[in-house]
Amino acid sequence: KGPSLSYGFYKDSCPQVENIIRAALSSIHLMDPTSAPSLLRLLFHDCQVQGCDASILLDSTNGGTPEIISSKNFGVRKLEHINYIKSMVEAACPLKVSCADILVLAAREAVALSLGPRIPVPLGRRDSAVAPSSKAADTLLPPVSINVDGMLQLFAGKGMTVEEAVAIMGAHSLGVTHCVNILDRLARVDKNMSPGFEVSLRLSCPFGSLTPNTSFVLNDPTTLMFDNHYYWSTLRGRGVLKIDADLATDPRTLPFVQRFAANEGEFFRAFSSAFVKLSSYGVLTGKQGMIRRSCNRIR
Ligand code: HEM
Ligand SMILES: [Ca+2]
Repeated sequence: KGPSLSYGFYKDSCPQVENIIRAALSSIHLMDPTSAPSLLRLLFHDCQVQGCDASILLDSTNGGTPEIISSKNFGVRKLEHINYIKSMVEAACPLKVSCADILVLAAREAVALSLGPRIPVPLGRRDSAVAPSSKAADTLLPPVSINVDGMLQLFAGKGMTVEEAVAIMGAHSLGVTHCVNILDRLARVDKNMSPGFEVSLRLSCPFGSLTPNTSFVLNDPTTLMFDNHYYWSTLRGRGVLKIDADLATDPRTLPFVQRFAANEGEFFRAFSSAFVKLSSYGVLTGKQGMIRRSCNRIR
């Protein structure tokens, strides 16, 4: 096992790295605010497979079927932003900063630019020198049908408390869900779903729709702002995914949903510590792995 992550890891080797990434992300965010949700989801999906090692960025030039091809990665976008930021970082500090750290810093800026908390994150991750297969992603990424038990287990495996698990799901305060991921829910009657919300979901995602992969619904009413609306929505029977809705019916998670809905500061605090745990999961450090020159290639 390598050394642990540290704050100020690039203090000597690339002191300007956080500023470079912040500046790059602010201009990307101005042109395309939907890049924020996608970068946050990209980080989660990277960390879920082989740890936070930028494995998700590896493309087909590395042989085999790349992780990103997995159907569980449906909707994951904006990988090109990481390659672009990497090229700026390489120009300033060649071969010093890992793609895995860039991914974490980009997700952190994405949350901050969406008016969420700006989370200090420990650095020093290394990039994987092996490409996982899309099969690994198929098994390791959570299914849309996951229940509260499964969700709590998943995040307990990363050292999170129940409070932190409920807080990290608040990432669904940002972004969209494509109809393909909720057609199953609409096929049954859910007595906990608000009738008005059900009507709006059915209008956006009609049964027998020919475009379930391109039509989508907003994850919460303020989809470009990182805020506690997600928890209000969930409490009012307006959770989009089954897991979002279930947080308000399970007695273990409901108290935290109520607390975060009532107090955004509490949500931001718990989300910040959960984010550090999420992004420190299964990392390579020290002499493990490598620093990739291009994020999409091992060589
Ligand atoms: C049990 C855990 C989770 C499940 C089952 C889940 C599932 C999903 C699904 C199905 C979508 C919609 C994708 C689409 O249709 O395009 C989605 C979107 C999203 N997820 Fe999750 N998710 C989980 C946890 C997380 C976590 C921990 C994060 C980040 C920390 C996250 C961040 C996001 C974001 C930001 C979006 C919006 C993406 C966009 O607009 O491009 N999710 N999630
Ligand atoms: Ca990974």
